[in-house]
Amino acid sequence: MSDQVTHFIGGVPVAEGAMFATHDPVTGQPVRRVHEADRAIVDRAVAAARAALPGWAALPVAERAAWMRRLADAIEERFEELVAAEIADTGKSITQTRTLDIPRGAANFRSFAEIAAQRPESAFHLRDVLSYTVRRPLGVVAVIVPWNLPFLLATWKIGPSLVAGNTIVVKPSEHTPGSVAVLAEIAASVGLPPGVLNVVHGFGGGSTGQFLVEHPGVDAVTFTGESRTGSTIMKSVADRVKPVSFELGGKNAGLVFADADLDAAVEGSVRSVFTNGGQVCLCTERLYVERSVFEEFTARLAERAGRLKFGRPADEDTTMMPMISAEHRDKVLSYYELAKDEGAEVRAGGGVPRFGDDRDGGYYVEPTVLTGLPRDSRVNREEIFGPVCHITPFDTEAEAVELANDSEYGLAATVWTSSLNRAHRVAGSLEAGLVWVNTWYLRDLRTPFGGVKLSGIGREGGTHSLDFYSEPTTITIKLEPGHD
Ligand SMILES: NC(=O)c1ccc[n+]([C@@H]2O[C@H](COP(=O)([O-])OP(=O)(O)OC[C@H]3O[C@@H](n4cnc5c(N)ncnc54)[C@H](O)[C@@H]3O)[C@@H](O)[C@H]2O)c1
Ligand SMILES: O=C/C=C/C=C(\O)C(=O)O
Repeated sequence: MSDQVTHFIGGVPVAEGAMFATHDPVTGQPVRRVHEADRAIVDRAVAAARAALPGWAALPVAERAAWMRRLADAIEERFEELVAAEIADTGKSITQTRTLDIPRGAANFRSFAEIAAQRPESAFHLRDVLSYTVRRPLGVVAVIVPWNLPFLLATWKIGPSLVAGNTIVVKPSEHTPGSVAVLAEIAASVGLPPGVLNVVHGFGGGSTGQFLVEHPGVDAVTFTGESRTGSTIMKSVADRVKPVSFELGGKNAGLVFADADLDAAVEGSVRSVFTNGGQVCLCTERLYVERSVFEEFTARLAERAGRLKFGRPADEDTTMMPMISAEHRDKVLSYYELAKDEGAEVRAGGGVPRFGDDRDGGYYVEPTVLTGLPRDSRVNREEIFGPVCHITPFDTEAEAVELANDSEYGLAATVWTSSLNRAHRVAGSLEAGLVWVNTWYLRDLRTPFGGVKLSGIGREGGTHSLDFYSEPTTITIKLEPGHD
């Protein structure tokens, strides 16, 4: 793709609106020039989606599923181009981008094609009454997504919303427009009917995102991002009572019991704390470790944090990536300073790496392991969204569960134990939408995905997505025996 990013409306590129720049997180240098959609451009995108709605919604689901498979095939054909676009915007390592971000994009289309095409209809027959349900699409759906897993999270919502018969307007993050812009080109190249998938670029509040969610022609909003933004969007759609599906922030706990395989717990926690620079909503930021293994676990995690490799994205052994922006790096660093002010012991990291090359202009921070803070410290309560965790010792299982649940958030939790009883008991007691046992971020796309408390509203995944992206109408018929 070119370095200039345009909107995609009604099946064609639209190069209109003021321009803004994105920056390469590896060097801080400008990388793309992007058009910002004002109200008039958003209006055209919504109108294009509305015009395409009757035709798209009337297609048999098998035909929409076939379109999803064509998109997945085309993603695989342009795989390396998508990998390059994602890396240019985020500074992710090529190894992660090739194994997680882009393959999940294709899988998101394929799996929802399968699930939608195989979904049985439901009917209930009781003596002389027959009730059944028909599902209709919501209409025009606004898809608003963040910068941390740009392609994965956009396609996670685009696939099911389209296969359910909606037409959509997508707004990627202002930091990461590239891979969804390639998806728009792909949609045009496979001949997806114009207006079914539209993309507008721009910022959030006071800009494209807000114009889109408030637009009277938008029937529902699906959003992934910060809890505070979710709350703002909810207020702005309250008057029209639009359905919302929100995947929001987390302050996820990891529980390490003394009976765990400690090697697996350490390596698993390296993944769960530092993957994607800690910039995954599911990342662990609070670790609770049984006191008898606390010192060993902490020393080993700190040692592993110090060995993560700040390479270039193109180096296959790179394991640490930069923060998305200078602003976000400064936010993460402010928590490193706050931790020190609050009295933390810094067991690894705590600062900014120095390279002596152009990466010194990038947005890197050191992977950081902290101990010694009270549960009410801000570092233990607020989502940082960086490569950092705080580790607290515990003495009993009940205490560990109580500490883990002491959060305003409830997205994901991880439990490390070799006891089957304990695994089930603890997993069932955690206030989280997702609990992983002896693993982290192992996904089955059919399962419900989402959070409790400040971490979200609703669940997506499998039939849960299809339920959100459609409305049931229940039809009840009184059957008169013996009559025509
Ligand atoms: N639960 C999940 O599945 C999940 C997944 C990824 C990220 N997240 C969360 O996302 C956050 C990081 O992403 P971010 O910084 O891009 O989030 P963000 O909330 O700042 O922005 C997300 C998107 O919303 C848009 N936006 C912002 N204000 C808006 C408004 N008033 N109206 C409409 N749109 C608006 C932005 O432009 C962007 O496209 C973290 O809190 C993280 O935990 C959650
Ligand atoms: O940053 C948050 C990650 C969310 C992941 C998913 O939505 C997914 O794997 O489907």
